Amino acid sequence: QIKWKNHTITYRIDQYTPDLTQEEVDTSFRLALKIWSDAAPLKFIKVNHDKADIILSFAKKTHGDFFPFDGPKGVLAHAFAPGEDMGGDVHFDEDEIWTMGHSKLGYNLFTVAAHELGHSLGLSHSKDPSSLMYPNYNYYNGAQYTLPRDDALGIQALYG
Ligand SMILES: CC(C)C[C@H](C(=O)NO)C(=O)N[C@@H](CC(=O)O)C(=O)NCc1ccccc1
Ligand SMILES: [Ca+2]
Ligand SMILES: [Zn+2]
Ligand SMILES: [Zn+2]
Repeated sequence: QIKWKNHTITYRIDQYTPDLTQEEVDTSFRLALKIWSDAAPLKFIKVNHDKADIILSFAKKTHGDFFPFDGPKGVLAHAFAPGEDMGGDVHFDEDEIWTMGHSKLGYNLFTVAAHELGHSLGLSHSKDPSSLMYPNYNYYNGAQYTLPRDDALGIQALYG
């Protein structure tokens, strides 16, 4: 399917990263989800053990799907389009350094999660260099971030 039929979407965090506290990871993901639910009629519910639409986890190299990670740099994360089973799931490359703020050294977890969740909701990459769904990483400060126009139009086309 190209989008979630139900606008109330559940998510579960299966594996955390040692780079950040659980609280920091939960906050990064909550902020990243809020970016999207502020732009379209979507509701995200965190579940701990039950079945969830979107499962978020950190993994290294070969990790149970046909898209093994590549060590530090390069691919940072990937997400599956809406659907059953792995549909909507997001995997973050544990070989990256995941950060909360803006550090030259690592990658900001909020920023990457916001991009990946765009894929989990059904968006593909955008050609607009100012968009969140542009293929290349740019740091965005989660506390002051508003979704660029191109992405807002994209999510509204699917769920508006
Ligand atoms: C072909 C896919 C699997 C590449 C992968 C991606 O786009 N995942 O959604 C990825 O990790 N892309 C890198 C590209 C790069 O290293 O520049 C990236 O930074 N993705 C995360 C991202 C992209 C745009 C904005 C924020 C975060
Ligand atoms: Ca990598
Ligand atoms: Zn994967
Ligand atoms: Zn992407």
